[in-house]
Amino acid sequence: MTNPALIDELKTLVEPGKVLTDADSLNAYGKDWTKHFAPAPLAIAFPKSIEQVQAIVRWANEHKVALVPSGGRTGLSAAAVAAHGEVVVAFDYMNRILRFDEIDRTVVCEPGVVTRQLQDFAADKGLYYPVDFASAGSSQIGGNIGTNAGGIKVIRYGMTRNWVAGLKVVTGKGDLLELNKDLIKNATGYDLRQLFIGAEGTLGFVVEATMRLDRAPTNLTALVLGTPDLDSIMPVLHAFQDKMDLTAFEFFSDKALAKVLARGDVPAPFETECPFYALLEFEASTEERAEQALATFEHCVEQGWVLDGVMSQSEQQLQNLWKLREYISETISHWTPYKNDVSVTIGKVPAFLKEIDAIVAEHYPDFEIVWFGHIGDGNLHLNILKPDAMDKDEFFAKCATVNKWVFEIVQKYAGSISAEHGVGMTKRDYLGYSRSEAEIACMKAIKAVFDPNGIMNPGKIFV
Ligand SMILES: O=C(O)CC[C@@H](O)C(=O)O
Ligand SMILES: [Zn+2]
Repeated sequence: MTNPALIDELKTLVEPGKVLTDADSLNAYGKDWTKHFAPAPLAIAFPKSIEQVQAIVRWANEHKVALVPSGGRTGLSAAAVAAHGEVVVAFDYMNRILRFDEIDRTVVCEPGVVTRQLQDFAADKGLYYPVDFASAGSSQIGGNIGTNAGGIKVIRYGMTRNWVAGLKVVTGKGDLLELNKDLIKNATGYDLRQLFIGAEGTLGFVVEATMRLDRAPTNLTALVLGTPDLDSIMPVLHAFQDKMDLTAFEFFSDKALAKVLARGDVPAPFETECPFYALLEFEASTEERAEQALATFEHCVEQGWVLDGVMSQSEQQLQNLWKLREYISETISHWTPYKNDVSVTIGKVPAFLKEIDAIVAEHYPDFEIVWFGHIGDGNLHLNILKPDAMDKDEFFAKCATVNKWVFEIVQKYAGSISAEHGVGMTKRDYLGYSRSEAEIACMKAIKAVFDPNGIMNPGKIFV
């Protein structure tokens, strides 16, 4: 069948006007926040129901057309990029919150519900959806599930996986599966729900998700600390975790802070200049807890682990302190950075980071490395800024070598080449640094069960 005939048939499967093929839409829906791949989808389909998703999948199997799921397109691993004539299936019109159950504290969402929409819905009910990150205003629940999104509160609440009570999925064969039925306890063999979480759309589409909510935290308070060196962050983390229930423990380097402060719209936390900073958050729900935080802070200063610090005294100050961390990614995007998202067990973080710093500094002394991330989870974001004088091609050629060094060091430390951004296309050639051959063979076998014709997001995670 010719492409125009295929598209004509696709149009009959969804509502009128819900297949787009104009250049602007192909360009917008064919990519995510990674800018390395040129978008080249065949068409964009917008289903409005589970039945329409099933019809699209059956049509794709019949004609051997590849499908790419698309949510908020805020991903950083090219998992939602359509660069090879695929049909993008976008969930913008399946964006309703369908049900709320007060006793179970669950919300049934269509996949196109935006993360912030769920957070706000939870807040309206006096509850809390705790998975949070800078792109929460655009990312969608289906995409969060597909990538098992992490973010800034993982230390207390875990990843998206922890909040998925049940899923409805359409497999790559077009079958509708209802997984786990929102149960807390369910000892009936393989938990297929978990396979679809983090599968990056390679097994099928999430078409409905029951998300759990939590009680709302009270009087969230942030503390930004400056440390004399990286090693000091570890005993600080240990001291606070011993005494308090932290909701976040993030870090950033002086270079990251300098870039954010240069914007001019966020106040500096304090005057003392430090090589590294940590941002902690906790519930100061009682006087006693606030005092405990202060006492722990003073202990860290006495030990020489902390040089200076500031604690938020108002909601406004809390937001401002968070901006120091949350604005980093967007701010440094101006320098077309090389990006990496890796993890090791927490105790290994200082040695791991120093090893990467050393090898990059030795070979490319003009590269500016900006470190930040979720250090309390062992998850580091490594960004290297393109020197202004260096041509883009030369920079990215050099960064390809950096990539190899980073992944070799990750392997040496038994870490992960992707902590939270996923594998997609950007990391699929390096998967072997984190997963064994036998593991990858099992993953491929699982894909073949759910997607025997290989139509679901091919070329993502592995080839
Ligand atoms: O841009 C990055 O490298 C990280 C983005 C995001 O995961 C964050 O934690 O801010
Ligand atoms: Zn992150």
